[in-house]
Amino acid sequence: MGVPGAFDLTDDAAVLDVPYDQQLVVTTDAMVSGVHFLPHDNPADLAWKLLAVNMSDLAAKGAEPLAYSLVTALPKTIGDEWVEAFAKGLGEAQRQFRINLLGGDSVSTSGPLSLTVTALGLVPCNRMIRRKGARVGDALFVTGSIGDAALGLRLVQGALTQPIPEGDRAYLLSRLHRPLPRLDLVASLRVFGTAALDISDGLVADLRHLAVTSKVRLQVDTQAVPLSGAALRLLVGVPALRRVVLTGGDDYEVAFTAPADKAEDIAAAGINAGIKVTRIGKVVEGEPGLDLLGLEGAETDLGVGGWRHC
Ligand SMILES: Nc1ncnc2c1ncn2[C@@H]1O[C@H](COP(=O)(O)OP(=O)(O)OP(=O)(O)O)[C@@H](O)[C@H]1O
Ligand SMILES: Cc1ncc(C[n+]2csc(CCOP(=O)(O)O)c2C)c(N)n1
Ligand SMILES: [Mg+2]
Ligand SMILES: [Mg+2]
Ligand SMILES: [Mg+2]
Repeated sequence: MGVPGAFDLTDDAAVLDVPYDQQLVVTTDAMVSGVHFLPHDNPADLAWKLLAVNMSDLAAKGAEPLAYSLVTALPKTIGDEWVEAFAKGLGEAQRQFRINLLGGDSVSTSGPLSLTVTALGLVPCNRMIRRKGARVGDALFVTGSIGDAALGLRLVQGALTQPIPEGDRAYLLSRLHRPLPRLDLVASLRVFGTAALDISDGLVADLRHLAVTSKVRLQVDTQAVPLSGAALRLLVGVPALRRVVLTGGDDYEVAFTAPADKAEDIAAAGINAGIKVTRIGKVVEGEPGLDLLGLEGAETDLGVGGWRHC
């Protein structure tokens, strides 16, 4: 399960070789019971999501996964069965994302269960894609479909009362519990991307992060935002759920800018990687921020448009 320099997790620390022409990319994300997941969620799903959300940050930076460290803070009520299922899920996720464990720490806590991963990735020197770098004239793209996980969370919370086909339920729940980081697009992102980030806090909130960091204005056609069949079917019945889709978060898709004249190459790269890539806007002159086009009725007031950390 560990990388070679982790010495089967029997030493005080691990050592890592970094190829001379590459740089380490470092990212950390934590998940806390009651905040990022529900206490009775499946431990194998939690393990998957914990690694996936960190891989998503690496993917958005154009980095290939290298290794990760793990900190678990477990309440005393957690039994062996939970730990075994969690470890099994972690093994499955490691194989999927081709990443190995470097080490970490295990502590007990009198508070809620908390899981933290620090993931390391590699990029060729000076090629990490930043949130900064979008230029006027670039087009704005997003991978996959937006809003599925947020709808899945509403489903788990019992907030969706309309009848939903079983297949759509299963799909929305898998998007909530088993996000698929867009690692297969990293090579193309490094070629075409001028700025990028992954969408965790919500499309609107995260696009604003990119706009502000790049000091540009993003014109976003909200009607072009890609939706899954399951999301579309829900929105036909309850149009107000479009707000949830645009701001709910937990998407773990990548939003990126690239020169508009590369749109065809980007579409081809998406097809090659088996990842849908949709153009949803462009970078325009103006104050740093967003122009959200195509909002309907009450949606014109989306507030901060996403998840607040504290
Ligand atoms: N407690 C902290 N100490 C140091 N740096 C932090 C801390 N919290 C966040 N950061 C830094 O702030 C930046 C943004 O972090 P943030 O967690 O918002 O990004 P993210 O991982 O893309 O989003 P999300 O947490 O929603 O997945 C990163 O550079 C991160 O390292
Ligand atoms: C039980 C439960 N409640 C709410 C959510 C939604 N949620 C939690 S954190 C987050 C953004 C990223 O977090 P952070 O920025 O803290 O890393 C989102 C969208 C969930 N998944 N489970
Ligand atoms: Mg984070
Ligand atoms: Mg993150
Ligand atoms: Mg991120």
